[in-house]
Amino acid sequence: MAKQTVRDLDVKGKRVLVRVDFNVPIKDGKITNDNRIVSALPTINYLTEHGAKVILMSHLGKIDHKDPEKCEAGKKKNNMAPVAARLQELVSGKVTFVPVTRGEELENAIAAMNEGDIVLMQNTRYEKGESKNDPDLAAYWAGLGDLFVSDAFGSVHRAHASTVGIATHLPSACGFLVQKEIENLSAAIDNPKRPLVAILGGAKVSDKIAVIENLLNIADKVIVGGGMAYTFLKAQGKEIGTSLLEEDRIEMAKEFLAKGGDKLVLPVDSVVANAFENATEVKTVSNDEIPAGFMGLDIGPKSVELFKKELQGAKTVVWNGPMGVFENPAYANGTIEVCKAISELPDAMTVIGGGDSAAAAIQLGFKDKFTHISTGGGASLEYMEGKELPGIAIIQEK
Ligand SMILES: Nc1ncnc2c1ncn2[C@@H]1O[C@H](COP(=O)(O)OP(=O)(O)O)[C@@H](O)[C@H]1O
Ligand SMILES: O=C(OP(=O)(O)O)[C@H](O)COP(=O)(O)O
Repeated sequence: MAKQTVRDLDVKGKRVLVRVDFNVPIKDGKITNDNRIVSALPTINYLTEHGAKVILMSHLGKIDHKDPEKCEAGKKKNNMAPVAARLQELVSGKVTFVPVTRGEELENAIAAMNEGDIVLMQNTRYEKGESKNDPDLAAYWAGLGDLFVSDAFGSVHRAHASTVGIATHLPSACGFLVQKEIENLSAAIDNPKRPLVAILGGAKVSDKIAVIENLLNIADKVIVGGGMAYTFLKAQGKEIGTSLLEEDRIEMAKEFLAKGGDKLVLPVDSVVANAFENATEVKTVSNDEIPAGFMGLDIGPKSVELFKKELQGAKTVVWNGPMGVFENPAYANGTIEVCKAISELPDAMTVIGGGDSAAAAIQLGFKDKFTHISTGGGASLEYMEGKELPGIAIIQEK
């Protein structure tokens, strides 16, 4: 990579703003998977060991700023405090959590920092201007530091104030995680060993569906499961009950079905339930017979067998997005079986991308069975699509 890295910066005594991706799964105030925090440690430790004052910034979840009630609820749910507590357990220096994103409390905390100290500020999405890359916000944040480091690989596909705007004001470099991700992903995707099989799932349909167009060009098979599959099933004219659907992506799905032909593989059955949580009825049905009022929450056993068959002989596998709502054991089977099948492939380069997919693989005990577990879902897909990643593009060249 021709971009500057942290090693190219003279960080001693400097206030270094580091954009990390600490968007980790949290349930009942507890972090259920800290992979993204652990993955940022090489950069954080390097900086503290070299005498930097490290100011960490990250988003957590999504916050709706259009509706005041939803905004307040989002802030409450996505408070960064548990992340700061976990970080403190993982580093030797002092971590100060500042529960705001601007103002005197933040500025004083930074002014009081010694070399090797760490400040983690509140969720960047508490600011309405973050996701819009508001120039005033970016300039304000940049004023809090001397240098900027981009190490939030999971968010480098977002052109936000904390990932891109801020970098326009300061000398900048990529962190070790971003470097490692690019090295590993390019090893998998540039001149891949064939057959190359891509498996997509998860819930961020509108975000990720477009990548299928490019995957149909570069992969030998594209398997679609998880929440993403139902937009395709709807595009085929099937009834999908109350399953996840992105209405405005149906036309795109139709195009991909026509373009993909046999290359595009869809699930044939689903585990369906009459509610997302606390369902009173759960059953396995063919995807031709999803009853009204039921939603597909996992791929069914026939789909598992089909996907396993399609995976046989694969030499490169790229997997992004769980096959079902794996957080609930009732809907975890598809994800477990697919994860297992990929991990058992002989001599295959296997890459998982995405916060939830990585969490699933780690939770299921498959951490060491993959060639690379990427901390970025959308980001790794966009990289593999050949798209420019704004959070890396903005970083200074060497
Ligand atoms: N059929 C489905 N219906 C609703 N949500 C689903 C379904 N299948 C998977 N999911 C959800 O998708 C989420 C992960 O999606 P996504 O964010 O796209 O993946 P990643 O974080 O790996 O990139 C998980 O929380 C999972 O519960
Ligand atoms: O979890 C993330 O992306 P991913 O689900 O694609 O892996 C990143 O933290 C980006 O979050 P966002 O999709 O809310 O911008």
